[in-house]
Amino acid sequence: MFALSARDAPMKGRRTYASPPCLAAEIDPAYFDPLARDPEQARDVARWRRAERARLADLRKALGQEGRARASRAIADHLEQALSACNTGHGTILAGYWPIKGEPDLRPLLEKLHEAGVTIALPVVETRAAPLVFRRWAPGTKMVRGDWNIPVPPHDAQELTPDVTLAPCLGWDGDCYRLGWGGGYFDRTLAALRARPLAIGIALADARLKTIYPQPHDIPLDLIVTEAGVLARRSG
Ligand SMILES: Nc1nc2c(c(=O)[nH]1)N(C=O)[C@@H](CNc1ccc(C(=O)N[C@@H](CCC(=O)O)C(=O)O)cc1)CN2
Ligand SMILES: Nc1ncnc2c1ncn2[C@@H]1O[C@H](COP(=O)(O)OP(=O)(O)OP(=O)(O)O)[C@@H](O)[C@H]1O
Repeated sequence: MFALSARDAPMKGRRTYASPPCLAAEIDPAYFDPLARDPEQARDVARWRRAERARLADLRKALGQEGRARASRAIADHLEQALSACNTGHGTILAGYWPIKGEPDLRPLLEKLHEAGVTIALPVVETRAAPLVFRRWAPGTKMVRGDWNIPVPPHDAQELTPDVTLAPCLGWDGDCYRLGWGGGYFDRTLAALRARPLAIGIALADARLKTIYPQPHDIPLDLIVTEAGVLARRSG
């Protein structure tokens, strides 16, 4: 007997199958479409994600400024090592992010990487519900207010295609799936880029979930970096 926790909520009351119900098409050919989503389950997952986002945002707030600063420094150290193991250096285009709502602040590392010759970009929501645009940033760039009041480089800053992109996570799971703020922007962006960048999630270790209940649009990241270390996605 399993106790259903809040984290299991989307699957509550649903029957699961030991194997896919693949004979359904033989009963009614119109019935089985492997690309179709179960709208009821998608709604349940969306509701669960909203609740988890609120819980995880509170968890981050509860850390306090000093706790978050300590975590940010540890994340920056692990990230720096991971980047150097991936041969990221002079000439690489790396998309960071401008921290909002208690996200780990990696701006000191972005400055250091810039000094080392890495080209830094930041994400910009230029069109709602569309892929992100990345624009060049350097220390001293005069920022403007973008969508959701997120500071972004000005409109005339050079548009870049990143080799590496950092993605701040509210939550994450052991398969390197990310839970963000709910706009779907990173998934859309990774889906749209012809050459996929190395995608690195930035998260607190405590924000790990058993699963984010990945949906067809969710794209797993390559690495997750937390204050406790680095998780690489198993390939295959
Ligand atoms: N610092 C930082 N910059 C970032 C991101 C991020 O996660 N962190 N993004 C990472 O993607 C992009 C912005 N992401 C956004 C995500 C959601 C909404 C938004 O309007 N959210 C709605 C709910 C949307 C919904 O539920 O459908 C809201 O909260 O009202 C806006 C921007 C680009 N820049
Ligand atoms: N490739 C895509 N094409 C169309 N819609 C998408 C795509 N990816 C995500 N979406 C839409 O975005 C919605 C929110 O996605 P999700 O819950 O994964 O957000 P998130 O990854 O937490 O947000 P964000 O990346 O902005 O922080 C989904 O319900 C889906 O409708």
